[in-house]
Amino acid sequence: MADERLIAALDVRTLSEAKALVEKLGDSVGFYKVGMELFYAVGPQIITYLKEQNKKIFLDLKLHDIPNTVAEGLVSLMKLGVDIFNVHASGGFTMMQKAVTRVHEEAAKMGINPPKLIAITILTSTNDEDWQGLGMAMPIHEQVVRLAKLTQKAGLDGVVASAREAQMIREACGNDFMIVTPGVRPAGASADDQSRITTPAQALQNGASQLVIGRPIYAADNPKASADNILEEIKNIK
Ligand SMILES: O=C(O)c1cc(=O)[nH]c(=O)n1[C@@H]1O[C@H](COP(=O)(O)O)[C@@H](O)[C@H]1O
Repeated sequence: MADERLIAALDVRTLSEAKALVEKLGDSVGFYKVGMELFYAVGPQIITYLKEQNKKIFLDLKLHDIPNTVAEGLVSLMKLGVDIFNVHASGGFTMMQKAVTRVHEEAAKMGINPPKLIAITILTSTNDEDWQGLGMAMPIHEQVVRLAKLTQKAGLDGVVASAREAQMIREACGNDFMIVTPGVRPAGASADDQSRITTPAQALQNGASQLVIGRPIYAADNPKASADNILEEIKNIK
């Protein structure tokens, strides 16, 4: 079975490109992230396709709105049968609590296990300059830990954060909390627009539960070889 700690981002715009990538990656990747670029372009058919291929799915639409709109939006998405979906923690405690309550209520009605609901803390692309430009005085890592604690208090399953903050989140939120980390780059790979990056091995050693990796895999000359190298790097890390 594929190592489900690796979530490959399907950041392409057409169904045919997505299918070609999933075929190329074959048994190496069992968990995919579908984000705005692909879902806005092709809609639920990508979810149907991935389910037919027995792949797990993180639907990354980063909901951020008033509590009722987020909660009902998530309920609409539940019909797709994804494994993980997400909201922005900066939507606040009331929004997150309402979201998780509605998701659990609806799952009970549907007779299913609720999908994991996680919250974005501070985007991994945010650097100190962007952060200060928003008028934020506290260091990024302190705000990430604060949002992680708030997310846990609201009853969600975990957070999305940079692996640079994973150790502090683990200490604050314990072992039974998902820490999903994008902004992961194998040594020597281009950072692209990411700011707070680590290698795959460092991310897991810092306490990440799952790694989201896009361009280092899908933009590689040989995506499968790239995924296999990442899997080799992490295989002995518990
Ligand atoms: O929610 C996310 O998945 C996410 C949160 C975040 O803070 N940073 C971040 O990069 N992501 C997503 O993770 C993926 C990272 O892609 P690469 O930078 O190409 O590896 C993209 O699809 C982003 O939308």
